[in-house]
Amino acid sequence: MGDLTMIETSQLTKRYGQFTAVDGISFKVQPGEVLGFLGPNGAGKSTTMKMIAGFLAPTAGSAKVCGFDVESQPIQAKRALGYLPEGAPSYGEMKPRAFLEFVADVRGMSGEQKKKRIDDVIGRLQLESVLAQSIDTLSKGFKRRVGLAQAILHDPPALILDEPTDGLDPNQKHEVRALINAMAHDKIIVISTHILEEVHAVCTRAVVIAGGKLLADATPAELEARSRYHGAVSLTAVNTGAARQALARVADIESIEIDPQDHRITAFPKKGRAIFMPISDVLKSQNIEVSELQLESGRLDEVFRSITLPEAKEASA
Ligand SMILES: Nc1ncnc2c1ncn2[C@@H]1O[C@H](COP(=O)(O)OP(=O)(O)OP(=O)(O)O)[C@@H](O)[C@H]1O
Repeated sequence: MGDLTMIETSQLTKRYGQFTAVDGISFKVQPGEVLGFLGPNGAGKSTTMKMIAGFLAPTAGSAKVCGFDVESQPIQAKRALGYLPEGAPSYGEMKPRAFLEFVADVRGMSGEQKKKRIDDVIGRLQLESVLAQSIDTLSKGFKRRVGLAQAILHDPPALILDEPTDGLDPNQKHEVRALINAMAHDKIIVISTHILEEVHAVCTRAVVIAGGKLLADATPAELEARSRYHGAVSLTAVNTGAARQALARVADIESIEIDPQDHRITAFPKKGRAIFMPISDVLKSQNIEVSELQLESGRLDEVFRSITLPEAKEASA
């Protein structure tokens, strides 16, 4: 039967004719975890999410939500799950409250409980100001919020959110991320995103997929540690030439790069060496004035590229 508290996929596969959109993906997500689904356009993120949500039948493999197989126990699996599909909610001619009432009816809610839940999600997603408008006429951000409201309406233990912050402005992105973080402690959450900063902001773990295959499953910190920038030191000096000369005294520096645009210097350590303190000491002793000095944890965008573009692989090796 599987674990009652997890989302679990096992060799989940979707083929369209000869084309394999999702190729044997297996992972587990537990309560308290926010799993970020990362991948370039067409990687198979939405297809995987639709299969977990029971909207698309797998060609092979299986998915379970809280112990319920999405194909053989679809009603129980759907009850345990909230799903935010890509794009805008259907039923665009409805106003938000009527839409949420409809979703509540489908979910089998009634009476006081139904009213309470609808009022709760309207408050949480701050939909009060748009209740008089039909969904079609709402801004992209408000459409997304209506979609999120329907996903969390029945307070499910598991949530699948397909690009939850897509189309939102920076303030709305911040609000939705705060909402996800607030729900994260007792729910199982899977989100897909192209936005790497989102991984930092909300995800405890990230799965990278490309070409339908799972290429990495790690914490954001573990992914960053794969970056060639992990442990590098970046600085901006008033006199770049003088700083460069001073850095030549640090034996554990392997190489130095200077950004042609902003003259920011990045020093890379020899394998296994720590260079922040030696650099800081030498800058001080040589009286080099710096406006910024930073130990790099690693750059997710570079790791993402090296994982998803085969020709960039050597950069992460
Ligand atoms: N019904 C279909 N028939 C044929 N191919 C499909 C079908 N649906 C999706 N695909 C293909 O499957 C692949 C995976 O699509 P999917 O939408 O899952 O990617 P994604 O990672 O969500 O991309 P995006 O970030 O652009 O949303 C794409 O190449 C897509 O064109």
